[in-house]
Amino acid sequence: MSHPPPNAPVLYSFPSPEELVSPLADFVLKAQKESIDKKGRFTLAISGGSLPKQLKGLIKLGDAVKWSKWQVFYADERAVPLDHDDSNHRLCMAELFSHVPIPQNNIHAIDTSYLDDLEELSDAYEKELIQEFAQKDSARFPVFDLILLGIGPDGHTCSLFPGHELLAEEDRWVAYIEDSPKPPPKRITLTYPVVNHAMRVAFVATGAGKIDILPAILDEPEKGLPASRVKPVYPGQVYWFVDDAASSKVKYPKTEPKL
Ligand SMILES: O=C1O[C@H](COP(=O)(O)O)[C@@H](O)[C@H](O)[C@H]1O
Repeated sequence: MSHPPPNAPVLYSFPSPEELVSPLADFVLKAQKESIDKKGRFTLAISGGSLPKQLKGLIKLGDAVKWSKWQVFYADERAVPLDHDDSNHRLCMAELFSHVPIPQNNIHAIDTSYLDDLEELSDAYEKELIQEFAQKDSARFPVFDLILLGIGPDGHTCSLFPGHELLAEEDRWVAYIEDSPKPPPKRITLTYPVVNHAMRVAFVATGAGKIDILPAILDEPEKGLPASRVKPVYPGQVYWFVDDAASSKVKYPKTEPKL
């Protein structure tokens, strides 16, 4: 008989998106505390899309959040100016970071002087990661304390899309895509070697728009959808924060949230 791996995904489902906000903030806070207690800093990568607004619970936590210890990177970013409507940075600033006392230098946005050359853009972002991680840790790949991800209705996560050659990237920390099936077409993204070395990855997915893709990801991982391939090396752990509208067709066992 085969046993689930010790770090099998943990699935939390909440009655509504609003009821997920506070437990998600508490989860981030716990990850922050463990990381700062151990290493004096908290490294986080964050997605765009519907995720940033689910992080508003952090705004209410006041002094408990040690913003000066956070180092924030983007799990993926669109190759657009930072004030563009499609920018994940703009969205995260609007929904979260402009409301809290985080030092601007701790938020690592893309270098928009390279927008016309995606190879340069992704190389520059990889160097930004190297500066944060390689000098402090000695691992081959950066070990984020937490990566917060969304999923698309096609099962993509970061800017890793079904069937795309980037799914096979084994070496680079940051890669680029010029043919994203979801607009805008030009983006950069963290790669699996980075995502799969994180200490914790938390997916956040809400709403009926995710109802058919969640069972495909969680119940049929053999399909190899991009989100199913997120499997951090032990002791890294994947968590899912979803609402009942998104998870109603999922057979994968739900865990009672005791965060
Ligand atoms: O294009 C993107 O899509 C995904 C999912 O977005 P959502 O709006 O369906 O939550 C997002 O996680 C990613 O960062 C973004 O670039």
